[in-house]
Amino acid sequence: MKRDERWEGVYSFEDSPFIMEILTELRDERTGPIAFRKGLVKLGRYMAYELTKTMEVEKVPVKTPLEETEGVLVKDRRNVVIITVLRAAIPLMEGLIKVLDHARVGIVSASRGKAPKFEIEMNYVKIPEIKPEDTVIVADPMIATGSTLIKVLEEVKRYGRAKRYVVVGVLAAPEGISRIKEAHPDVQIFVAAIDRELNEKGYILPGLGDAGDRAFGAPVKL
Ligand SMILES: O=P(O)(O)OC[C@H]1O[C@H](OP(=O)(O)OP(=O)(O)O)[C@H](O)[C@@H]1O
Ligand SMILES: O=c1cc[nH]c(=O)[nH]1
Ligand SMILES: [Mg+2]
Repeated sequence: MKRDERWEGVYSFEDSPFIMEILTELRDERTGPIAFRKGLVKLGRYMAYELTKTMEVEKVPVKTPLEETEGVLVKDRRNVVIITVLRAAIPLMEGLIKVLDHARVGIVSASRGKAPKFEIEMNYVKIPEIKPEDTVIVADPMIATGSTLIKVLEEVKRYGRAKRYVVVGVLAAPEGISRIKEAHPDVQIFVAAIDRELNEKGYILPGLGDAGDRAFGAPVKL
């Protein structure tokens, strides 16, 4: 895990060869939907494991069949809310929840409109109560302009004040990170990698294309 010096509380996993290998497969245009979804599940699992290293732990007594000794309990793992941003975060959440298995889960639909406005349509919101001891993890693989996450975080904050807000994604553009940190300075961002820039259509370069379409197929507009 590597802190990015351009912002406060922004981390990438560019120093993790295994996470980079999974990301390389996701970027590859030849990777089909089965391997793409599996890759997102894997990233979710390993990124959640890395995230536990930043969580509060407690020393606990444990009795082995032979004697009593000291063990560890990751306290924060018991108080997690994962917000899944449809569509592309579904496989990422599946991986996250393998490690964060106590998590309560919120589902939010967010669809980004076309350039240059990138209006966000958010019409399905199911979020559990958020408590002061909670770590809220908003899962969305792609942080491009940041518009989706700014809106989702605004909505999430209406459901109660948490101990900590974290975004877990796969790729981010610097523009999107700056916009999110401006609107929500209290949010930490963890992504596999931070890419170069956005193109005129708002796609991350070099990126991996449209994460939702690659995982589930391009939707038909009737
Ligand atoms: O940072 P932004 O510029 O807001 O863009 C990022 C959003 O775009 C993608 O969703 P999309 O709207 O394509 O929906 P989908 O997951 O259903 O494909 C992605 O999963 C993010 O939610
Ligand atoms: O590059 C991008 C930008 C937004 N959404 C995606 O799925 N990919
Ligand atoms: Mg999409």
